[in-house]
Amino acid sequence: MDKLLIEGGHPLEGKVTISGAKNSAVALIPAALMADTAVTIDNLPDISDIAVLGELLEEAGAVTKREGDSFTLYPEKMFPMPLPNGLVKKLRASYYMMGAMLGKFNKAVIGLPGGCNLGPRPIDQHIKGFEALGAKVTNEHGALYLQAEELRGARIYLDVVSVGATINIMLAAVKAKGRTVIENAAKEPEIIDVATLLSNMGAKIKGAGTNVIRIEGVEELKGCRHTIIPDRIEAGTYMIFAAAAGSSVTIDNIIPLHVESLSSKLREMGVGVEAGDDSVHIETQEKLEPVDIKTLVYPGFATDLQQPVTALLTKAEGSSMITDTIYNARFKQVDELRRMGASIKVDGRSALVYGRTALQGAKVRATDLRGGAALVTAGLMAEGVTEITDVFHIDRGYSSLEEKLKNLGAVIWREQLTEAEIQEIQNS
Ligand SMILES: CC(=O)N[C@H]1[C@@H](OP(=O)(O)OP(=O)(O)OC[C@H]2O[C@@H](n3ccc(=O)[nH]c3=O)[C@H](O)[C@@H]2O)O[C@H](CO)[C@@H](O)[C@@H]1O
Ligand SMILES: C=C(OP(=O)(O)O)C(=O)O
Repeated sequence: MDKLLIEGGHPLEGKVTISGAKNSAVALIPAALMADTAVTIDNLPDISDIAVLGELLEEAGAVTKREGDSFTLYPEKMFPMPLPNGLVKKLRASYYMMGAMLGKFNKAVIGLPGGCNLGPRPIDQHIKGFEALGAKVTNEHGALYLQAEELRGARIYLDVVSVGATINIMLAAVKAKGRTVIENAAKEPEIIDVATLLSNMGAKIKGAGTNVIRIEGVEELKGCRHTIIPDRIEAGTYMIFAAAAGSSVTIDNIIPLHVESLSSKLREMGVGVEAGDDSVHIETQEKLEPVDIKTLVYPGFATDLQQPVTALLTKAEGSSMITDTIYNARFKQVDELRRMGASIKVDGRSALVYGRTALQGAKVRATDLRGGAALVTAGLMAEGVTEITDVFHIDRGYSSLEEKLKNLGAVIWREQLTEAEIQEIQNS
C-alpha cells in the first residue's frame, strides 16, 4: 500500500501530454472481444482499470499483448466464461462485458460491477435494453445471468441519459438481427469512440454522438486497429491543477472542444485559457472569481470534474455553489478537504464553497478516483505537505500522475505505508 505526498506551493510550468481516455478504453477493450480476429488499440492509458480488464479477458480465453501504449486482443479462443465474482468488482466498466459477451455468445454471467462509490449507481437501463433485445436477465447471488435464443433489434427509449447503458446496449445490438434504435442516448465523446471502433470492425451504426443511435445488425465483426481519443477528464484535471498552482501550463494532445464547458468556467473565474488545435494553454491568476457550476450530461460540465473543481474553488475570493445533477452523493472529497482547512457546506446535491481559504497540508484519504484528484489539487495549493492514502483509487484513472506533475515542477512523491500506518487505516 502506497501513499502520495505533495509539498504545496511550487508553481507549475511547462507542458503535459494527456493520455488516451480511461472511459473510452474501458469500453473499447470489451468491444474488441466481439471481433473474430485480432484488434489492436493504440494510445492506451497506463491505469489499473485496464490491467484488470486484461486479466478478465484472459480468464475468458483471450490472449492479450501489451507493447508500450498499444494493446492487442486475440479473441479467437474466447468462450462465455462466467465471471460472477472477483475482478469484476474492482471496476465499474466490467459491466461492458455483459453487452459484449451477450452480443457475441448470446449468453453471459457477470458479477455486479464496482467502481467509485458516488451514491446509488443502478444499471436498470442496461437491463431494460438487454431485455428489449430478447435476453432473459436474472440477478442471482450478486451476478447477472443473461441469456438469449437469438438477439433481435428493438426500439429502446432510455429513461435516463446514461453513458454506460448507451454503450452496453450498442454492444449487445451490433450483431442482433435487424434494426435497433436507441432513443434518448447519451452523447459523450467516448460513445462516438466506441461506435468508431465497432464500425471499423464492420458494425453498422449511425448517429453516435446524437440522442438517437441507429444500428443495423451484422453477422460478423473483424479485427482492426484503433487509436483512443484523448482523456478529456484527465485534461480537465490538469487544467484545474494549472489554475490552482500554475503560472503557465500547456495541456497537450487533447480535443479542446471536449473541455469547453470547463474552459468557459475557468475564464469566468479569471483564468487565462487559450485553445490551440490540439492543446489548451492556461495562465493562472493569483486572484480568482467565485462561480456557480452545475454538472450536466455532455456537453455540459462533467460530473467527473466536479470534485477537483471543488478544491480549486477554495482559492476563489467569495462563495461558489456547485450542484451535481448526475450523482447526488458525489461529495465525499469534502470531508477530506475540510481537514485541510476548506470551508464547504454540503446540502443535498449542492456544495457551497466559501473562499478564499488558505489550505494546509494534512493526512487525507482518497475516497474515490476524482475525490483523489481533488486532494491532489488541494495539495498543490496547500502550505506544507499533504499525505494522501488509498492511492489505488487515483491509480484507476490517472496515467503516470507523479511523473507528469514532477515534469511541471510539482514536488510530489510516493512512499510505502508503514505497518503502523496500515494498522491506523484499518482501525479508522
Ligand atoms: C466507466 C465510465 O464511463 N464511467 C463514467 C460513466 O459512468 P456510468 O456509465 O456509471 O454513468 P451513467 O452515465 O450510466 O449514469 C448517469 C446517471 O444515470 C443513472 N443511471 C444510469 C444507468 C442506469 O441504468 N440507471 C440509472 O439510473 C446514474 O445513477 C446516474 O445518475 O458516466 C458517468 C457520468 O458521466 C461518469 O461519472 C463516469 O466516469
Ligand atoms: C466515476 C468514474 O469512474 P467509474 O465509473 O469507473 O467508477 C470516473 O471516471 O470518474
